[in-house]
Amino acid sequence: MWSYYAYAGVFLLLSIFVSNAIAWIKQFRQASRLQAKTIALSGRPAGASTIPVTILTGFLGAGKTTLLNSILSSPDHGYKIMILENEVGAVSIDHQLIDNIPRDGVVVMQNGCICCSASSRAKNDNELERILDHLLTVQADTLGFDYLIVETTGLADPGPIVQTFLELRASRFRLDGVVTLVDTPALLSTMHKDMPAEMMAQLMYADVVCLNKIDLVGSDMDLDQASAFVRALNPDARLLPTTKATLSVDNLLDIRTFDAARYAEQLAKVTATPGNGHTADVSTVLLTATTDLVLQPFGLWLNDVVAASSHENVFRIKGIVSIAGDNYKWILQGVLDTYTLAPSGLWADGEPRETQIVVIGKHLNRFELESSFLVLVGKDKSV
Ligand SMILES: Nc1nc2c(ncn2[C@@H]2O[C@H](COP(=O)(O)OP(=O)(O)OP(=O)(O)O)[C@@H](O)[C@H]2O)c(=O)[nH]1
Repeated sequence: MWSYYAYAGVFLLLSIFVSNAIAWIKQFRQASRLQAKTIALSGRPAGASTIPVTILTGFLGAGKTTLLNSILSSPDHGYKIMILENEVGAVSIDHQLIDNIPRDGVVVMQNGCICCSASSRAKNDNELERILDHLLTVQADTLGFDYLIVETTGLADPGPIVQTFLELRASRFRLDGVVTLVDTPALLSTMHKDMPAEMMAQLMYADVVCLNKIDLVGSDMDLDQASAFVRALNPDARLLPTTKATLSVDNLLDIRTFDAARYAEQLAKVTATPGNGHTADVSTVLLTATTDLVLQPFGLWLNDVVAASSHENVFRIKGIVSIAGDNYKWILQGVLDTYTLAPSGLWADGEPRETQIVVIGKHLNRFELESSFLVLVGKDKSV
């Protein structure tokens, strides 16, 4: 009898020991996993080596470059910012319009639309990913930048760009947020009809929507209508009304608003929105001249182009113009039927004085634009 109890006791002790041992092993494993995690995190502390990324988007002429200039001229933002620029068309004008930054702080992505490139992952042809790799391996160390702003074209769908950042493995980049610039008067005139699909996607993916050009908005009621429209598309975005994109950097950079789950929800909505994709029939005409232009006839030519734009649908004109007898570069900025031409910085010594004008629109009459420009610069052989 005694031996029966002894065996049962030993068995009980053994099973307590075994179950304790299993629990200890489990605890030990868990502890080492936790430790490994802690080591991995402390080996790469947030802030020191992760580079926050802001995607800056918005339709043609909404004010993206204006906002960039405002950020870069803000005295105490404290970041060394790298800018990745992408432009509609074969020529880059925007990077010449960005002030206050060393030239090697801007990378211009010219050979193709950033969002189309980013959506071509399956073809192993993601130009954006290649540039990001290059920035990290070559330029992060030599230039020491600690913030990246990706400025999309006005015709970009930001979705594939966001997706690229989400799918980067073991990257030092951290998507901070999507900031969308809005030309508020243009939004008011298109929101109930013909809103370009890209503008819609830019609003839907935004973490922050800057309702810009408030100086051109008629009344508070109009602003309320624009805000309500954006809210209906994107209830969680932060709305910031502004003029000339003069916003505090604290509202734009390192705001940690990007949320992958929310992005997935918005992606489903964008995909379900009819007409998703690039606005059809948008083209770009580049006009260049190496002879100086005479101010008055140039102004008359511009008036004609803008006057004809109602049926040709010119969205955007921008450029750098060399005016005869003047040492300043003249900057041409036109959005829909409003344009300005104003002197900016001086031409540098030895810099070729080349005029470059980009016209972006729907159903553009390329032949008429090019031939009237040739007449203006005195190159037309037929006159
Ligand atoms: N009246 C007014 N004009 C503005 C405002 N913000 C920007 N602009 C003007 O709008 C024009 C277009 O501004 P940009 O900053 O170049 O716009 P963008 O979004 O970079 O344009 P894209 O190069 O077409 O993508 C410029 O002439 C700006 O000076 C504003 O708040 N009010």
